[in-house]
Amino acid sequence: MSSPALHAFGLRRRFRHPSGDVEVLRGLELSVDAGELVTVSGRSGSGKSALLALLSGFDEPDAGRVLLAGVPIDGAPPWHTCAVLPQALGLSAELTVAENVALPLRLRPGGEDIEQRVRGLLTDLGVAQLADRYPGEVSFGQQQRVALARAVSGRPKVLLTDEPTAHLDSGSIPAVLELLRDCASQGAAVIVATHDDAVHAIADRRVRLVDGVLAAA
Ligand SMILES: Nc1ncnc2c1ncn2[C@@H]1O[C@H](COP(=O)(O)OP(=O)(O)OP(=O)(O)O)[C@@H](O)[C@H]1O
Repeated sequence: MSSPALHAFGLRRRFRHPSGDVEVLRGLELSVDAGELVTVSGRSGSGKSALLALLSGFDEPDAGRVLLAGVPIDGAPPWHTCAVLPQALGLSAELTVAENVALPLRLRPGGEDIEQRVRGLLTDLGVAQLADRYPGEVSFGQQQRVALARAVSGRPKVLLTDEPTAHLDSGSIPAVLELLRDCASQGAAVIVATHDDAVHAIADRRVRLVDGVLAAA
């Protein structure tokens, strides 16, 4: 039997504060198969971003493990293995919009026409006219779509996105939903932390983060 694309178990994460420690994740378990789109809900401060930081290897758990295709992660994996759209976006200010989106493809060329892939993604997300601008020259909602295009450009096996529709007007949301679904259809395991019912509506499975563990939503 093949391993799930992502399997996390026993995840614990405690943050230290002068006013007292907060244990945000308390033995959390999550398995997501290739081709599956899972949404994670939970009230503000419940730990969704903290969870994605652990799954992406940007943060380390106090206990527990994260396996990608059965292999334990050791720090942040390469983008073609696991790509992240964090809430802070993390676009490179020195690169244009198009250069940002091309970055995962240039780091690991796969025989694909890079310009065509980048143009296609930016067009699908309605930001093709911004290709030659720098991130500081476009709105935050536009940056968010650029960061999503960058996360998916290298066709990662696991895609982690944090509130991908949070700064978008209703007209821009369908293209984002379609892109997330396309990624799953093409075989990625897609995990989306969101408060947006429109995103939950396209999920194969919905889970909710409550008291540091996941339950069916
Ligand atoms: N680096 C950190 N240091 C200390 N506390 C932290 C840190 N990161 C997160 N926390 C705390 O952990 C808890 C979970 O935060 P997190 O950002 O994961 O919540 P969230 O569910 O993503 O919230 P939202 O829906 O508002 O984005 C919060 O109480 C937060 O204050």
